Amino acid sequence: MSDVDEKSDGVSARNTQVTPVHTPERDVADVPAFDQQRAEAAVRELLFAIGEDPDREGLLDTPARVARAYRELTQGLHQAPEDVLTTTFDLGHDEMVLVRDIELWSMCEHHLVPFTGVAHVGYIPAATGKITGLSKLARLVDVYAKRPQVQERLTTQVADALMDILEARGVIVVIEAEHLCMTMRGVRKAGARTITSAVRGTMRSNATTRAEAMALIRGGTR
Ligand SMILES: Nc1nc2c(ncn2[C@@H]2O[C@H](COP(=O)(O)OP(=O)(O)OP(=O)(O)O)[C@@H](O)[C@H]2O)c(=O)[nH]1
Ligand SMILES: [Zn+2]
Repeated sequence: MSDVDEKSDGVSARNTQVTPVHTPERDVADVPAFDQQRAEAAVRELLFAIGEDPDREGLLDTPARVARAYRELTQGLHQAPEDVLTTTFDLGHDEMVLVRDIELWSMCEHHLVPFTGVAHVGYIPAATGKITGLSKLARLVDVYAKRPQVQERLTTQVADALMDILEARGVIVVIEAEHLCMTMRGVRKAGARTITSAVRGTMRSNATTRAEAMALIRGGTR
């Protein structure tokens, strides 16, 4: 498993095009504000394109509704990890902290349909014992999930943010998700789950620590 994140360092979206997993993050300040009017116009246009009549009664409010929904589903574009990893404590606790089964809803950037599953996020705090609130780990997942994404990038972004901001000694992030673009269309394979992992620092270099984390993720304590 130690090389899983290495293997996933490039995603081929088209034969001729490689989308790097580590797409440079834009500074939140450089991301344009959500344009409700533009989004509504685009949804109205899409309705025309599929042969619908956006002026029929049932669809009158749909462009505005869909635009609002997309605003919510992409709000992570306007958040930086520093915005959520705000509360840190120096508890002197320098052993592993792991939150398992964090519910995850994201949106595949290829088809703009959801992928959903769970994220398991663990870290070994800095020697100083700098830790964050448990809910902040779930919030961090959302920052990166609520935007057009691929699962591999989501996984590495969460891991890298924890390493950088908490100065963690080690991090493990495992995401298990079902992609609706594989379920409701295309290849139509319901139930196929994609598992990605990113391991950093001592979690990568120390096989025993990594094995302990994996046992906890698999539910070894229950
Ligand atoms: N690696 C990776 N691939 C993804 C993710 N989400 C969706 N995909 C894949 O992205 C690929 C896009 O392939 P294309 O051939 O360009 O698109 P398509 O014709 O709609 O492909 P099909 O889904 O096979 O019908 C598909 O194979 C999807 O399964 C993701 O998070 N990670
Ligand atoms: Zn997709």
